[in-house]
This record gives sequence, structure tokens and C-alpha cells, in this order.
Amino acid sequence: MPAENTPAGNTPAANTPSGAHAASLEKGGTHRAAPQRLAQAALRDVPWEVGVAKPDPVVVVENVTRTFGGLTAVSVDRLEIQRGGITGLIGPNGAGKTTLFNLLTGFDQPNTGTWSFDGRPLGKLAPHQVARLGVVRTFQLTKALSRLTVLQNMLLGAQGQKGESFLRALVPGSWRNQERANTDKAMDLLRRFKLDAKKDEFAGTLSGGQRKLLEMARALMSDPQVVMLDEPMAGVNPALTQSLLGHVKDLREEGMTVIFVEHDMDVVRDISDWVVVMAAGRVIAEGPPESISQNQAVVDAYLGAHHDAPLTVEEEDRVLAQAEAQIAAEEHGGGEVIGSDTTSTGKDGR
Ligand SMILES: Nc1ncnc2c1ncn2[C@@H]1O[C@H](COP(=O)(O)OP(=O)(O)OP(=O)(O)O)[C@@H](O)[C@H]1O
Repeated sequence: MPAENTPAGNTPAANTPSGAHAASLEKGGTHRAAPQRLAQAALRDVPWEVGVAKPDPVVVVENVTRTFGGLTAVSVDRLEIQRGGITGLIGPNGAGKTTLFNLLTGFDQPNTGTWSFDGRPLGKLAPHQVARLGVVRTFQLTKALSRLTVLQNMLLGAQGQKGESFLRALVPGSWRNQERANTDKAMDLLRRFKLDAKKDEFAGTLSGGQRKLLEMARALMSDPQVVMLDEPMAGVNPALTQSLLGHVKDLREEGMTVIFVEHDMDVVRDISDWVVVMAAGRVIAEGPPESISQNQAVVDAYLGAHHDAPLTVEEEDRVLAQAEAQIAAEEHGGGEVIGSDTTSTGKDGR
């Protein structure tokens, strides 16, 4: 753990506010701190250390492990998520990011450990109970039901419907009012995500990016406080990526806490207030975006995962000899040479 990494002298450059955000700063001639700046400011003096305490944690994870057979997919000793900020969760393939999301939202059960939302333990709850408390998630592969319309998909995301209650269902008109309110809310969100014109189309006809938007819109039907997005930008075209990024920033502006998994480091740098890095199930680093590329453990984890360390001199010689042997074999028309002969030529040629 990089104990020497401290924020002293490394405070992030203040973001330049833009658009509506800038307008809110200037309203009435006074400078009001927007929520985005509050989360960033609150994290400014937090040391860049794994498991570090946050000034106002909304989610706290303690000693959570999850194994599959002999494989430890998640082993997180302590992780706190700052309220009202955007936390990026990164790490090489198989690091345990999705498994951690599954655990925190009740889609999987751990071997050990506890975690809480606003001080309430969430450990034993089912996904719909976690959602009702205010923690929702989206999935890497969208779960939009392709044989339902866009609007029907939205209505599935509504929580706490009075129609769910048997007693309320006996009160005439009560359920209808709820249904109308849900539809109004769904249409508001669809307008916001520019999907309202598609409300009666089957979700299966939407593009990948539109499905991601639908999934985010549906997650908001339950008025969550914490939104967990699993690779929200994956497979989305560049135009929609900008739109999606804007929507994620909007969630923060509205005071929600966002945790998102992402592989694109430009996206991570652009929108994160804090970045958590996982590798082989563990949190190996955390800090503001600019701290991450300076962290040796992170560099090692990524290089190790991508196998892109430079070749040694011996390896270079061998690869070259193999290539020359292949070319020679093709020139002589002797296809049979490629293979074992090539290998032996490579070895002998050195
Ligand atoms: N249901 C399962 N059964 C067996 N192994 C699993 C299961 N789910 C995940 N794993 C394993 O746990 C490890 C962590 O997987 P996980 O999907 O959480 O990683 P990730 O960081 O989300 O990866 P990616 O970025 O590729 O989505 C991997 O080795 C994976 O193969």
C-alpha cells in the first residue's frame, strides 16, 4: 500500500463549471458550491490509502469475501464510498468488480463480511429490498426486456407501488392513481433521456446505446440514493457516450451517489471524484483520478494483466528467427517446413 501517497500538495485542479452548473454558481450574485464540488472538496484532504475513511460515507464494506471453488473473486477488507460523489471502480478483467456489485446489491451472497448503506446492514437482503432502500444498479449486459415496450420496461422499475399491497388494492381507485403517477414519472424520465418517442416500441428494437439509456432511466424510477452502473459506456457509440456521461454527471448534481465500473480511463478521469482500483479480488489503490496513474501497484496490475511488457533480447531473437524461417519456407514453397521445423530453425539459428 502506498503509504507515501498523500494528497498534500496534490489537490486536484478545480474543475471549470459549465452550463447550468455555472449558472447555479452565479445565481443571485453569490457563489454557491454545487454538489459536485462539495464531494470533490470533501475528498480533497483524504489520504490516498486503501480502506481510508471518508468524511461522509454512504456505503461501508467490511471484510467481504466471495470465493468460487478455489478462486477468491472478492476479498475487500474495507471500502468506504463518499456520499454525493462519483466513484470509479476500475481493474483488469476478472478483478472482481462485477462480483462486488452483485454482492452489494443482493444479487449474490458473500462467504464472509458485512456492508451497510447509511448505517443499515444490507447483507441478507434480496435485490428488490436493496433497491427499495435506495441502492440500485445496472448491468454490463442490459437487462431490458426486449419483448416489452420501452414504457413497460420503465414501469417494471417502479418501486413501492401501492398496487403491490393487498389491502391498498381493495381501495377503489388507489391502484389506478398509483399507476398514473408511475406512468407520468416514466414519461418524464423518458423525455429526459430522449427516449419518449420510442415509448411504444419494443426494447429489443433499440440500439445498444439506447438500451443503456433505458437501463439508467429505469434505475431512476425508484428514486435511488446510490446508483451503481456496470460499464455504462461499453458498446455505446461516441455521440451517445457524451450523452450518457452528461446523464451520470446530472445524477451527481441531483445529490445521488454514483459508483461505476469502467475500462475507459478517459471516461474515468473525466467524471470521477474518486477512483478505486481492484486486482485479483482486492482493492489495491484508491484516490482521486490523478493519483492512480502514479501508483506503481496499479501500473503493475495493468501491465501484468495485459502482458505488454517489452520482449527480452532473447525473446526478440527467437521471434525474429521464427519469422525468417517462415519466410524462407514460403519462398521455397515447402509448406511442411512451417511448424516443428520452424521452431527448430529458430532455436538453431541463435
Ligand atoms: N458465478 C461464477 N462462477 C465462477 N466464477 C466466477 C463467477 N462469477 C465470477 N467468477 C470469477 O470471479 C472472478 C471475478 O470476476 P468478475 O466478473 O467479478 O470480474 P470483473 O472485474 O467484473 O471482470 P470484467 O472487467 O472482465 O467484467 C473471475 O475470475 C471470474 O471468472
